[in-house]
Amino acid sequence: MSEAEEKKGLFARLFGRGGTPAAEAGADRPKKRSWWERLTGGLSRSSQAIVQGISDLFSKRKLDALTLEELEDVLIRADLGVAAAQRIAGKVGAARYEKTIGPDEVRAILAEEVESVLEPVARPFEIDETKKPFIVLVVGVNGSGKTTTIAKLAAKWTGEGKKVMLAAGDTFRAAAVEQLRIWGERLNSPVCYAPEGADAAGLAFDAIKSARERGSDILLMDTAGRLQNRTELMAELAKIVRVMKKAEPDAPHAVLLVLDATVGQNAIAQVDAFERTAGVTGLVMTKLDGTARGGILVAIAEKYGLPIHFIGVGEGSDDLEPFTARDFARAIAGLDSDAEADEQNA
Ligand SMILES: Nc1nc2c(ncn2[C@@H]2O[C@H](COP(=O)(O)OP(=O)(O)OP(=O)(O)O)[C@@H](O)[C@H]2O)c(=O)[nH]1
Repeated sequence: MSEAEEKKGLFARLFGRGGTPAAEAGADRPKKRSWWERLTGGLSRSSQAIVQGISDLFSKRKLDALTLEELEDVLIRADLGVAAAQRIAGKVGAARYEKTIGPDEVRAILAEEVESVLEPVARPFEIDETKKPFIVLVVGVNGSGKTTTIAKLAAKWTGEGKKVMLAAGDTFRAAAVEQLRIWGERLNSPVCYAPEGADAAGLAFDAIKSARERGSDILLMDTAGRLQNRTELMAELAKIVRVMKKAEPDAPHAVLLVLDATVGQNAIAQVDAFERTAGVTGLVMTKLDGTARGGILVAIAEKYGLPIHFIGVGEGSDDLEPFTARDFARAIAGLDSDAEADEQNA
């Protein structure tokens, strides 16, 4: 596939057939699914693994130590982390030891516990309007979904009437710069870029100046993907942050770490390294639709307490949504949404 075709495909996935948010809203498109439908659809691989595991364990047997151990295994396999898995199994045990307990009751306990871990970290992304431009640095390993997330956020914020500027800080990859330039064109947002191989820190400095001169509300800065164990690349990221501060002392105002949910426990090492180097202020978890290990969000929330702002459950422009603990907890436990549950109880 040529690069042009590849790009066309990416736009079609992100913005619908016509390649723009407006085209996506066109009359010939099928009816849009609600966020709950997209969330449960996206999380279906994770929830099916958990729901099936729980159904297999709790259909007939009396609750004993072995069943609880097996429950822990199901939850650990879904990447919830050992601590959360043990606590949830403990709660199930406390509720019904040596009695029978149905899968629905176990799933309700699971949802409650997951919600209580996620609630403190599910925080909306706040743009401080006194900072103009509000500078957002986007970091992460290769292919985690940084550029796609930037495009989705830029589409969302320009749609809200904000003036967004993009900075193509992935100066290693000409295709990444091109990708962002095209998105800028489609969204009518200026894009700051430099020739391939240029110093990314220098570009960051220029982008801040330029965004200020243009009166942009938000500057969204892409960076090259870097593996967290590549010391020289992490040093380059630290330099980008240092140089940004020369242009604007309290920049970056937000540092979003984009994590690919499909990597499971490796995401923990990524949070560690990027936190140390760039002072991550919040997380975006992408590709929850491509994994049965969506529980990793729980493990990360428990270990770091960092805000989770958005989750991605698909490649479409509206497949990135603010993160809400209750919806996520109910979806991953295979329960109905609150609205559906209310309807059934009415
Ligand atoms: N299924 C799915 N795919 C996603 C999601 N977010 C991003 N992707 C896909 O992941 C791939 C990589 O995304 P990019 O945005 O190019 O990733 P990147 O982090 O900018 O990559 P580098 O510049 O190489 O570091 C693309 O094919 C995206 O369409 C998501 O939430 N779900």
